[in-house]
Formats: sequence, C-alpha cells, structure tokens
Amino acid sequence: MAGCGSGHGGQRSWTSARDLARRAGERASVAVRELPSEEASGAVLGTDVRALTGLPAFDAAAMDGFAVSGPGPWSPVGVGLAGAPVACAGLAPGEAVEIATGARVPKGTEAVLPYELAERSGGRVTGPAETGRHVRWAGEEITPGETVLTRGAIVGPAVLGLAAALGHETLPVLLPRVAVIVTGEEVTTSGLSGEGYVRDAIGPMLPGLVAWAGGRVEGIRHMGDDRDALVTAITGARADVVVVCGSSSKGPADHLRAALAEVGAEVLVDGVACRPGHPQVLARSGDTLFVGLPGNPGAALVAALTLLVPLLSAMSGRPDPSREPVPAPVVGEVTAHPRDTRLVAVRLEGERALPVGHDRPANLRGAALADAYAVIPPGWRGGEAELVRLP
Ligand SMILES: Nc1nc2c(c(=O)[nH]1)N[C@H]1C(S)=C(S)[C@@H](COP(=O)(O)OP(=O)(O)OC[C@H]3O[C@@H](n4cnc5c(N)ncnc54)[C@H](O)[C@@H]3O)O[C@H]1N2
Ligand code: MOO
Repeated sequence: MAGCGSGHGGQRSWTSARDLARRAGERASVAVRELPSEEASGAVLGTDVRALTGLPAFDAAAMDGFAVSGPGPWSPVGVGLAGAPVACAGLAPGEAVEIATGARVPKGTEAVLPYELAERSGGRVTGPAETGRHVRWAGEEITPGETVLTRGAIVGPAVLGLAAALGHETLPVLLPRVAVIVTGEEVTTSGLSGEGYVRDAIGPMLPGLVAWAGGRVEGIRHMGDDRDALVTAITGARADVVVVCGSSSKGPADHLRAALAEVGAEVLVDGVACRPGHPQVLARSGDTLFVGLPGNPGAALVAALTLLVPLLSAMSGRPDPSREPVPAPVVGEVTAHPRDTRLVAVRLEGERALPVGHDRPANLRGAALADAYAVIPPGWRGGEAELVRLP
C-alpha cells in the first residue's frame, strides 16, 4: 500500500485522504441543534437529556384487579379506569377499588390484588395482597430531572419513545447540515437521458449516503457550468458541508477549484490516487467544509466514501459506517494498478469477496449490485483486501 500521504502527481494516497477527512471532521465545529423529535430520528445526541417528568408520573395500577387499603377483606367502593378521573378521593383501610392497569390508584392504596388472586363473596373481596405490589409508584423508574440519555447516544426508536414519555417535543442533536450542488449544463432531473443530456444519478444517491454517515441533506440545487454562479452558490449555502458534484476536473467548464480559490478556501485534499474518483477535493473555509465529487456517478460514489462519509461521521460523533475491520479474500480476476488504489465493487458471500463487474466510473451498475468495495492498493498480489462497506 502507498505510504501515508504519498500518492503521485500531487495526489494523496487513498488511505491518507480518508484519514485526513476523518480528522478534519473531528476538528470541525458543528452546532448542536434542537430539532423536533421526529426529525432527530437516527441522529446522535449532542447533549445529555434529562427527564422533564417522573416515570411513572403518577401512582398507577400495574395489574387489572383491586386497589386495596389495609388488611382484607375489602369492600369495593368504586371502579377506576385508565384515562378516567380517579375512582375516589382516598381509600380507607378495608376498602377497595376495582381497577384497570394504568389507572391512577386512589390515595391510601397499599397494593393491587390481581383478579386471578381475588375471591368475591357477599359483596366483599379477599385475597393475598402484598403491601406495595402491583402498583407502579410515581418516579420509581425515573425521577424528574434525572439524566436518562447521554451525549453520543443514537436517537433510535426506543430513545424517541422514551423521550416522548418524558415530555420532550424536541431533542438536541449533532446532525451536520449538508447542501448539495449538482453542476452540469447537460444534467437533467427528470425524463430520459439522450441527445447529450444525462439524468442526474448523483443527487438521488446522496441523501441516503449522507444520512448513513450521520448528516442530513437540506437541499439539492442543480446549476449549469458557470463560475460566478458556482461562487455565489457555495458562498450562499447555509450548511456545515457543501458538496459540489461535477466540475472537479480540468475541462473548460470545470470551475470548482477556481471557485474555491475565489472564496479563499483552504484546500486539504486536491486529488486522490485512487480509481475511480481521482479528481475529488476536500476544502475548508471558516466553519464550512467543501467536498468536490467527480461528475462520473461511479467515481462520485467512491469519492463520497473516501472523503464525505469519513468527514460527516466524524462531525456527527459516530464511527465511520463504511469501515470494515475484517479484510476478506478476494476471489476472481482482480489486478492492482501500478500507482493508484483501486476500489473494486464486490458482493460478500460468507467470508469471500466476489467482484460483481460492471464497476465503470461513469455508472453505478456495479455499485448497485455490490455490498462493498474491495480496496486494492498498488502492488497488491492477490489474497485478502480491506473492505469499504456500502449502505
Ligand atoms: N484531461 C483530463 N480529463 C479528465 C480527467 C483528467 O484527469 N484529465 N479525469 C476524468 C475523470 S476520472 C473524471 S471522474 C471526470 C470528472 O469530471 P468532472 O468532475 O469535471 O465532471 P464533468 O466533467 O461535469 O462530468 C463528467 C461526466 O459525468 C457526467 N455527469 C456529471 N454530473 C452528473 C450527474 N449528476 N449524474 C450523471 N452524470 C453526470 C457528465 O455528463 C460527464 O459525462 O473528468 C475526466 N476527465
Ligand atoms: O473519477 Mo474518474 O474515473 O476516476 O471517473
């Protein structure tokens, strides 16, 4: 494998580009955002979360039966249902209220006697009630103000449910905002490709990829190949990360580098010694990071896995989901490139990685069939290869 940082022709090695993107993400400052809980789903908590109420919030029956006070037998004095007013102001010793699971128990309740243990005779109830049993006492699980979720936790389904149970309408999350700019006069957003026009294949893949890495695409803008318009677009994007698709190469209509220079951005990665995806770019201006993805869609995906996914996952305080710690034996016809790291689309079968073919830079056919890319460094002579997971 190429040494850290080394590549050729000014390009970084693939490994060092990916590591650098991760470090840039770790150093970036991302504001914690208070988002409506449903929008926070899948994000990482940016601060600890406290209970706004106790859990349970009131003394409630944990079983269907009788709320009782004192030793039995008990005389039923009412019926308590969940969501209804409490059955009576208070129970005196020897009294009971027939009660449903989840209903508030009256003051003075010492236990709930489940129906299964209760016997009724002569209008009275008897049974082995144990003091304190089958009542969910207020605050016994969580006291008001207690810290229940800690910074760094992922807002999964159970976290959303718990947060709602504790009264939260919003949650504080680290969810980097990503603005996408798709360039190219020839790129269209509907209908069929043909006669010099191509349907955008990069815009549609980015929201899922970005969400997988811990960010959120907040807008996708399509524009032609105009330098001034690109400068205006990248300076006007209100985002933590601006992704520019296309315009990354050296052609007369490729304005990304000039636009980055014009806004005074510091270029951190200018080309990566990998195939596909070599013209990718990572730059920074103030708190905003810029990622340039090549226009060829297959190359854009590899570049996104090289720079964007490590960057965003670090910015959102989570591990890089594409990193696969265990290498796999690559089975099939794969040869190394003399200078560049090749990323070869593979399907995983048991422990083996099988190349799927069709992974040309200009389309996503191979990637759509694949589970991962096998990382084939220059000088690789077969055997095992590192894997980069696909979402
Ligand atoms: N003289 C050189 N020419 C090129 C080089 C090079 O090193 N020297 N590198 C080639 C490689 S590799 C790539 S990748 C491309 C990168 O080009 P750009 O990032 O500037 O992108 P464009 O030129 O705008 O487009 C390239 C290609 O991709 C199609 N495209 C663009 N955007 C989309 C999209 N959103 N969805 C689908 N297809 C898209 C576009 O029509 C072009 O066919 O540069 C090579 N040239
Ligand atoms: O980025 Mo290009 O081949 O490497 O499509």
